[in-house]
Amino acid sequence: MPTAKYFKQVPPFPSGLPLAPLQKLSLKKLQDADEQESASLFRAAREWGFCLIDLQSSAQGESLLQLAEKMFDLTTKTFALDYDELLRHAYNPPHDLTGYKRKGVLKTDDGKVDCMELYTVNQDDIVGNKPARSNAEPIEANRATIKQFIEQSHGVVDVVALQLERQLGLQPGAISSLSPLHEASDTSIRLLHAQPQSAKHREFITLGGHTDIDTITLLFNVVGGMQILPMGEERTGDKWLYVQPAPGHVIINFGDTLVEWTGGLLRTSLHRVVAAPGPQSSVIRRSVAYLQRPRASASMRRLVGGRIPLIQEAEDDWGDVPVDDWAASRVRQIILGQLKPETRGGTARRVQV
Ligand SMILES: O=C(O)CCC(=O)C(=O)O
Ligand SMILES: [Fe+2]
Repeated sequence: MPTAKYFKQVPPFPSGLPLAPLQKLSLKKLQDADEQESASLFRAAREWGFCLIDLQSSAQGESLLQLAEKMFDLTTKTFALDYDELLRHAYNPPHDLTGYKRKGVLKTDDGKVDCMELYTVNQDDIVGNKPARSNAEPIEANRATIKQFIEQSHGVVDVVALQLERQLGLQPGAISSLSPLHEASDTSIRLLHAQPQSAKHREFITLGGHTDIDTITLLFNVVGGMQILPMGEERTGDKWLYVQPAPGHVIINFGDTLVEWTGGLLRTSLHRVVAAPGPQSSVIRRSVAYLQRPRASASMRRLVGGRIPLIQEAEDDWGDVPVDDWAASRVRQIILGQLKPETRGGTARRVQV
């Protein structure tokens, strides 16, 4: 999340809401390979598939925080463009999610449609792995900043991955080497934007329940509204728990790909965005995400080694299916309603809250 400066510009997150009891870990301690912090990260990845990481008191973290603020400013500028101009950069699902997604095109669990605008920028485009695309003007004008944001985000994901590798008993780099910065992948930056909610829209789901398809997501938000569904609960019920944004922290979210690679040791959790709570619903809600995907040539095959369970004969394995084919078929199945994303992998909470 950006620093306190951005939090002071919006009404406070209200008290008394049901909160997800997510761990707050320290980037500095993870960089120092602190034994306890590393074990806590692994527990969070297994029990919730989510945690918060304090980026302060680490030079790398502070640098990412400053860049995240610039990305919030970029979000403001991008969604201030004329609607027609945004539509000129419309995305083209399921194969190409780059560009602008208008609100109202995704079904939500309450039988309505989403009200979140997205603008997706491709890592390959910005770092030069592929020929440059033509993006909306504010994106083009800020290529250098976006590149720095990507580099710092990639670095922080590597710190997290190294501790996961250690806890899983894998060689250092077993996970991170599958997502190198300078090889083609579907890694992206997503800018998200939701209008203030009028009183009659307060019950609306802004972005429906989903799991992230990627390996690891870094998510920055200031205004609340994101919720996680605890394991075993019904998505249509009222058991969703809010994630309270914290200044100086980033939300980490483990995605479907890591669950496949680890044979279900790690967890991917259903999450969604609803109208911002209480007085926060009167302001625009912005978020910024870095969604890391493996290099295009990687496969969905389960990793071998350490604590990762061996594939049993009766079990399905993705074998050599390339990550992008797997992801595209998953997106297609979700759009057609043949597949409902669900919380998968990991373990039940040890402590009831
Ligand atoms: O805006 C948010 O807080 C969550 C966004 C999200 O889950 C996503 O972009 O995948
Ligand atoms: Fe998500």
